[in-house]
Amino acid sequence: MDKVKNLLSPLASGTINDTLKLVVIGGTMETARRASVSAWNGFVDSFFLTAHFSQEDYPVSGPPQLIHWLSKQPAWGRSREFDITTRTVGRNAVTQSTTGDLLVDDDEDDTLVHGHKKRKVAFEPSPETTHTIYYRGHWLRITRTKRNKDYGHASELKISVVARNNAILKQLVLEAKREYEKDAEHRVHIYMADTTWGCWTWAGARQKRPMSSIVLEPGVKDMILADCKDFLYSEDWYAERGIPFRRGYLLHGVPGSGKTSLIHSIAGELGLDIYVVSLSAKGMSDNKLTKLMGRVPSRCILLLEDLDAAFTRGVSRDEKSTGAPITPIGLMHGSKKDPDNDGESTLSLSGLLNSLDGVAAAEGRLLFATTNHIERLDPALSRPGRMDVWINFKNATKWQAEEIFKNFFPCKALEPPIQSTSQEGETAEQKPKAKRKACSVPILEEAEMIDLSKRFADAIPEDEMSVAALQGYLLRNKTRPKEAVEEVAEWVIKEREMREKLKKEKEEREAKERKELQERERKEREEKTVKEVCISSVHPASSHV
Ligand SMILES: Nc1ncnc2c1ncn2[C@@H]1O[C@H](COP(=O)(O)OP(=O)(O)OP(=O)(O)O)[C@@H](O)[C@H]1O
Repeated sequence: MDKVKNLLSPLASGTINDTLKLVVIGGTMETARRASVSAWNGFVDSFFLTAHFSQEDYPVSGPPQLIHWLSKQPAWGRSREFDITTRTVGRNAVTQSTTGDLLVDDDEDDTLVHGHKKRKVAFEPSPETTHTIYYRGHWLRITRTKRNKDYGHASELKISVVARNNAILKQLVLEAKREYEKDAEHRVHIYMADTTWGCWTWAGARQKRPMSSIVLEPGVKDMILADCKDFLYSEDWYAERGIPFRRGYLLHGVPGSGKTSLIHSIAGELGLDIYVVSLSAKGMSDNKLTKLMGRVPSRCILLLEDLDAAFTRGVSRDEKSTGAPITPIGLMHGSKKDPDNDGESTLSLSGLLNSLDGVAAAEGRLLFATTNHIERLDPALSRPGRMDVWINFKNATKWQAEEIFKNFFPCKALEPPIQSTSQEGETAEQKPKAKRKACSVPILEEAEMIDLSKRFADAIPEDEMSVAALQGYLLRNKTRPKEAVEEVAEWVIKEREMREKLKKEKEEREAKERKELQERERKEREEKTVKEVCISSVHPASSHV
């Protein structure tokens, strides 16, 4: 009994009583505080209008437009929590001066620092934090959430405002869209298919490439550009005739002949964004592709790159398909699996065709598909209605070689091709001059240019070198136009030797692979025969059944 008393005695003492009281009072106060805070938040929230922008809306009014807009707001620069990125979100990114102040950097500085061109530093809203900025007489509360696969949603931007109606939010979205489009006057925005989410991810914006820098046989560029423009203006015409408002272009031919470059130029010329899909990407499936196609905005370029690679590597062809793609040796051995992606692309040809022109497919888009091997394509894929215009890209002609040379070196009289990209307020001469200064390229006289470009073209064999190869040679000689002409014949010989060597190596490799395959098949046949012999000797009657 004494022992129990001894145990309970400290509880009865005044110190413990006081401590307990303090704990109870403290706990009650904290609970009351939390309850009041949450009640206050609930009360305040009831006055807020809130708009949610999910990643799924990227192409239309989603975060890139808003983040681009936010990054330009002076109030945003004063925000106390932000992510810093060197990915340019717009031409006028918000940047930090040497004194630490945030400022808008409009400067296209070409100076190199440690071999790198100076990069703009952009300030973006930190995720999972609420930021407050003042906009047209209203306080906006802005929160960006991160992607969360577990909860099945991608990144999201939430904007709340105290207002009687949603006019202010509408105004903000329109302003952000306008600013973004203004930025797009100088750049082409690229979106990549995200096969994890089945949505489009903004992959950055590229400086527009002038059409004049693409050297194709006369008339080709004008034809394709006119066709694209005509299509974009013909919505009513298509609707009146009940024809799906879509147009497909198949650019096929040798590698490095300008297919991708032409598409980027057309996008710049027509002010369209590019949506790129790699059909053989890991995780690609019929459903994902259909979902992606349904989320393509109406006016854009949809680019399916290396269409043939999808057939031979990623796309599993269903029984109904009619084409006969060439299967690479390594994949012929009874397996449909792609060694590069563990066979995780489960896209079928019928899935691809349905997503291109099924009910969910977007109208008004220009579909561009590129391939180096047109003979591998399924006829169903390249038929008119899916691919309406076919353009064959060949190795460089002499005429192309001459034009590439002229485009490459500055000339006093000839107009420099980069002029058409000149930005606002920039005189026609400024930009080329800056570039000449940066790499000290001699300026050729007109007569000299004509003579050199002709001699250069004479040394280039017709339809043998790709334009990319010529560009590579000229790049190595970008400050030595005369030497480039004098040494070109020698380069052609070396290129031929190199190609001959690569071809021989490839043939040897293929012959070895073929031999290995034949050997494997012979062994399998032998094993099969042995097994059959064994079975028939164990169960002699089974062979007569
Ligand atoms: N016709 C051309 N006019 C101007 N530049 C060209 C042309 N063809 C190729 N080039 C240059 O060569 C490089 C590769 O071109 P591009 O990627 O457009 O070729 P491609 O045909 O799409 O090649 P691939 O089939 O291998 O994807 C680019 O840097 C581009 O500037």
